[in-house]
Amino acid sequence: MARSTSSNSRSGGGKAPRTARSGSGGDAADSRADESLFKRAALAIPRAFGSLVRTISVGEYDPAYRRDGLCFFLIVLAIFFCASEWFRVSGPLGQGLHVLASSVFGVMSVVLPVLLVVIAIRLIRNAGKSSDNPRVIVGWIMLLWSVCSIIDVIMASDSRAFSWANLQQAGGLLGFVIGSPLAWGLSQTFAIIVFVIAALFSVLLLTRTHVTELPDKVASVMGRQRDRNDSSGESQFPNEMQAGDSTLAFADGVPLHDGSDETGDDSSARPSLFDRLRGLFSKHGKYVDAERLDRYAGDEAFLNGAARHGRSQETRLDGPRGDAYRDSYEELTEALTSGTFSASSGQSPVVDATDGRDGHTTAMPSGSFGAHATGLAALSGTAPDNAAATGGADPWATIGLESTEQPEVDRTVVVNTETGEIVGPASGSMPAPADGSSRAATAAAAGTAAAAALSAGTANAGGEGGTQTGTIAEIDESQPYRLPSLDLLKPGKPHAQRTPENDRIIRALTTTFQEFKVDARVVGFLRGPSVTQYEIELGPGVKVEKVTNLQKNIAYAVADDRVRILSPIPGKSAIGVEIPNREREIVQLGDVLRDPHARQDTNPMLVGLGKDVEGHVVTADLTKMPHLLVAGATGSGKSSFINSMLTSIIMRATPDQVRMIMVDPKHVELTAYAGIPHLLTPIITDPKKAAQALEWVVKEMDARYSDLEFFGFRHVKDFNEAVRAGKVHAPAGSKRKVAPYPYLLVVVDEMADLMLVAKNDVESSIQRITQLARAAGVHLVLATQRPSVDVVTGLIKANIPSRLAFATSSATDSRVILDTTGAESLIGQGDGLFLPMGMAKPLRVQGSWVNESEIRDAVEFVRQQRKPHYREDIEEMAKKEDEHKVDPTEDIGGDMDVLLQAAELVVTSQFGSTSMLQRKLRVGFAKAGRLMDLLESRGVVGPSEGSKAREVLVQPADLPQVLAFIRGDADSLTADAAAAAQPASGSQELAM
Ligand SMILES: Nc1ncnc2c1ncn2[C@@H]1O[C@H](COP(=O)(O)OP(=O)(O)OP(=O)(O)O)[C@@H](O)[C@H]1O
Repeated sequence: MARSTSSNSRSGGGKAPRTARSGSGGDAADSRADESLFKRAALAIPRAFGSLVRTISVGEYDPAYRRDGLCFFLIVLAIFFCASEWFRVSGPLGQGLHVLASSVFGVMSVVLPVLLVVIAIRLIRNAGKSSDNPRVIVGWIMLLWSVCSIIDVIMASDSRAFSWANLQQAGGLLGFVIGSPLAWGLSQTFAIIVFVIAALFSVLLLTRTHVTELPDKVASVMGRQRDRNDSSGESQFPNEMQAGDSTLAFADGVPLHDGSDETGDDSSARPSLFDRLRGLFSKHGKYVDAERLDRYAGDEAFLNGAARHGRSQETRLDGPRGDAYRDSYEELTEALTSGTFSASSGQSPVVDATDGRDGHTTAMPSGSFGAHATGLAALSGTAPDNAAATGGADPWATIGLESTEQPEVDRTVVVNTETGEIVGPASGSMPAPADGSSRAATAAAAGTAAAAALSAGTANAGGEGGTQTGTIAEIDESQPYRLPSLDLLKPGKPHAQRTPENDRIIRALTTTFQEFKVDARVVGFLRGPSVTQYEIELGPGVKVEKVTNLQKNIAYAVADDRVRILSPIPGKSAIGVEIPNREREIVQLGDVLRDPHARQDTNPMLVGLGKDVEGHVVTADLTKMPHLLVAGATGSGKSSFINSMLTSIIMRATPDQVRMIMVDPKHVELTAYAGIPHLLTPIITDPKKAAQALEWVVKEMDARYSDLEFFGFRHVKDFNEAVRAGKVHAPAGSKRKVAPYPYLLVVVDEMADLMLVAKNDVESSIQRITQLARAAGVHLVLATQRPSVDVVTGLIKANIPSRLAFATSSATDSRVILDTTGAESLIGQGDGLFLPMGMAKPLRVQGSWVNESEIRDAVEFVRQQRKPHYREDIEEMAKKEDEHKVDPTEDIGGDMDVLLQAAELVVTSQFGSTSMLQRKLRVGFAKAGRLMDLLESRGVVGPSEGSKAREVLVQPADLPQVLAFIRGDADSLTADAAAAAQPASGSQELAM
């Protein structure tokens, strides 16, 4: 059994070092026994002192502590010498130190405090093997020595005699050692030349400059000086792009760089004193113009974009295989055969087992299984923490998420609507609002900005779900932006570790194995929110296929056809049988986002995905996806996932951190998000405009790339971090201003509609975006209900590496999304298979759920703080495209009639053959080929497949619409799409 094996090996592993240490200790003792009495007596005191120091020292071998201690010591020494050399204190210690310092360094003793502080700072900032400390220290010593020697040559060598008083007034002993002898033996002048050369060499050493590099360095210093003097500033930066040429102008929140936004405050261009000081002390944090960052986005390797947190909530049924177990197993078998087994009889082998919080197996039932309880608890140990790194903290997250310690009590916050103040929890002076409005009140109250907005307006909390229905008079955007409180999201019901249903299934599985004479047994189970995974262990020499072949019999025995078998369970020598729970649990988004790991991770693009079969919280980092394809049949949970994703972002990211473009061809799925400040455009419902918006995204991405290239960064995250740290400034003389770029998330709720309207454009935009967008901070999430090859084309699949499949109607659809089967046996309603880039096998997750009133509360909270600032250039670009649009029938020319006939033939016969057109229309091969190409360009048939007939992409029922589309009278190819494109009655017009 995997766990017992690992725990055994753990204990084994635990012993090894101890043995090794005792061994070494023993060796030491032996070698001491060999020492002579005299040697032992001589070393007794140092050894005693050493062991005393070791017992009281913190971090005995920790080099960091040693380094810090040394730095501290050097700084204290610097203070001593500062007192003795600069202030000439009259105390005996001060006098003594002065005599010592001036005897060694002469007049140069005045620089001693500075030198000590410089060395201390250097040690703090640069540690480790590659710190270069030896080079720098040698350089300083050589420089000091040379200067002392020069002073000695000039001031003391004349007397030709040794005198302490003279030395103290000249270069000290350090200068005298070589200075005077060289002056006496050579001459003062030549001695000075030698020491000047030595000093220059030490400067080269300090600046890490090779002699051969000297000319270049001098030239570059002179060039910089010339640049500074050159006031014209023109043509210095040939790469620089001005406002209007699309660079930088695209990112919202980034002011135009034509100087129109110049406030005269160029503080961003120059580092503050504080920054410089911070740079001085931070490790590797030397202040540099533009380039150097402490961490780069690419520093951290990651395996995939998903992370699982928490411990598995496994219920173990028995101990490792062995005789004791055998007895119990046989007892169970006996009980089962004799019919005496009963789950409620107290003889159940199913243990009331796991303490869900720590993953320990706790109790065993009475009877023979009880004998294993203690040992088993010890063996099973603590479930391993499978959490994977999701990447480091994002420097963007200047706005703190809620503290982890924040108690999750009293969700009702009361606002004084007159003053706009938060009165406090329900116990305050204001009465608690009625139940239905409490969350809305929470939404309104969690930030002063929103509270102020509320008080100024006539916002009313009320109605179902407590949605704000009042008008907000003025939004004060100068107030700091506050993220919504996670308390807005409801907690879910407590998780049931084990139910009678689990017992029933274990009995059914055991009986099935017995009936088919397979030596296999259920050793434990993990009850997830929607599915339970039963862990099956095989007896020695039993083939895995013996169990997998029983899939249908198992389904029969448990009376559920949605059985999924995993062989093996990843990471375990066991087979997993996943069976849906009859009583499903809803995974609330609030619970996922409140998980301590999710709270600590400040990445604004983190999404609370749900929980896996083992009960781990699963989060996904959209920046690491870096693009995601979501597919599943209708009702499978796609829209719910998109809601959870968008709500996660609203709850965790400010509009400065994440901006979104939402495409909702169905008109109803994303309306709840209309008007949030994270939007770059109003929600797009027209598929054609969506295609144009994608083109805008391509331009935006190209513009970001130009900037990254210009400023020398590889990832927008690094660029942003550098901008925020004041390390990136526009070139001198330029009127540009740099500002961080927000992540850009494009969400398309139904891809099929876009592909119907402008397949080629959409495909080429997606291809371009997905190939480059990651470094530019642009991420796509594309959802579709129709995972067929004409929607999820090979091109799109090749460029979108991460997939999330909800239940599909067929194994073929599952293959289209995941390249493997499995999604067809999912149970719908948020049950999904998540395959992030880099993961070999999909992870089964129950998607998190957020209901409409929670979404509205969160949306209302952010809408009260900031207005959306839509990018007008997206609309302008769309308009321009419309103006330049060519006549859709232009390429048809005089062939309209024959093309309509060809379309009719192909659609009614559902046979896309060129030779059929040749025969039936009596046209030549070239013309028939041209007609087929025209049909392909209009999306009637698929691409050529060699000698095979082409796939027909529309149904005969849509023929009138197809003909109208070819004539240019209709906007879409199918009647469904046309109907969908009509705004739902009474719904808000959201198209751009
Ligand atoms: N994560 C979930 N937890 C619980 N129930 C869910 C979850 N996801 C979906 N459901 C249930 O399934 C229903 C359908 O989900 P959803 O609307 O997201 O499906 P869909 O795939 O978007 O369907 P369509 O393509 O028709 O819009 C929801 O109304 C809800 O009742």
